[in-house]
Amino acid sequence: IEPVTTSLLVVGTGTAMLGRKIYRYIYENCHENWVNFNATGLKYDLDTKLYGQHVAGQVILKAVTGFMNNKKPKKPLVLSLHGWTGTGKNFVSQLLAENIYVKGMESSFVHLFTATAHFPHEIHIDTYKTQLQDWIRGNVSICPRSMFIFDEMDKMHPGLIDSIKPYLDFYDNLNGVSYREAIFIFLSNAGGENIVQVALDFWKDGKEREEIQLKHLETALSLSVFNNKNSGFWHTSLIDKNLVDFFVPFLPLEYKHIIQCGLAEMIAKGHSPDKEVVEKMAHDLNYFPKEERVFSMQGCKVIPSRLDFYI
Ligand SMILES: Nc1ncnc2c1ncn2[C@@H]1O[C@H](COP(=O)(O)OP(=O)(O)OP(=O)(O)O)[C@@H](O)[C@H]1O
Repeated sequence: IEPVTTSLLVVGTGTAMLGRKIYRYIYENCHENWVNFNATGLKYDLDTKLYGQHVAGQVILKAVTGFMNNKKPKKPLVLSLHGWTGTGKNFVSQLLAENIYVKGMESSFVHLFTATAHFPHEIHIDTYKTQLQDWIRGNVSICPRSMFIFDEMDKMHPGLIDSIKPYLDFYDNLNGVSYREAIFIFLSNAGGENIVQVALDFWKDGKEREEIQLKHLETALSLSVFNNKNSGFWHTSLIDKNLVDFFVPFLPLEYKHIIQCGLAEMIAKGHSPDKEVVEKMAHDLNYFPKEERVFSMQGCKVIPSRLDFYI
């Protein structure tokens, strides 16, 4: 080849490479510019933004950091988050997404399914199964580090849970696709009442909430999740086959956590935090048990809408 042709070739290749670099920079893809685990960021977020969930925070940080640092995981990470409504299960999933994907929940590698919204009709179960399997397979082929969040897992048809089982297992690959880098998160209220009972017993005994450890909640969780015929899990072999790596309990939130959520929400809405306003709002919320008024009925869930009436 003539020297001129060679240099044209070099320039051409260089331009193509630069073009690809710019493209990768602008458009989300599975490269580390866009998909990169930030362990320090996750720890910081769990420590400062998640209130009243010391057990869940610790379990999640350990589980996720261990998994992400493992170059050769043997199976995908499967977390099952349990607890009363509005206690931070969706919120934690969001924090996780934000510390793995630059675009957080907006990332095209994060997939959120809600049982009642995405799979509402039992008669279509076979169609849902095929669609869900195709979706998981297709997306993990595009990006092995994909995240799938299943909300309202306790309302999901057992057959549908069964259909995702192969993807959670220890297979090297299924039809040429490896699922070992993927993350599956199941959210449910199953076990919530038993977790509340443990927290209430601690409170009644005058013990600090922070003394509650995972071991205190494990029995509560296993009794309700494993033995409850309606909890979805019961019907499947997810548990028998040890496909869930961590069961994560979320404690019911107390008045002081509602205050923390309220102050954070005021800042998020662009106001300067005003304790008096937040206390007024927190006071008007419902708490249970009726007499003792220890735990917030709706957790922190209604705060964004309620706060508007008090500002
Ligand atoms: N422990 C918490 N710490 C900080 N903020 C919280 C916490 N729990 C809830 N929140 C706030 O309340 C909102 C609603 O909570 P979230 O959706 O995470 O509840 P959930 O446990 O998933 O409830 P559900 O079981 O009803 O789906 C969150 O977006 C977050 O702003």
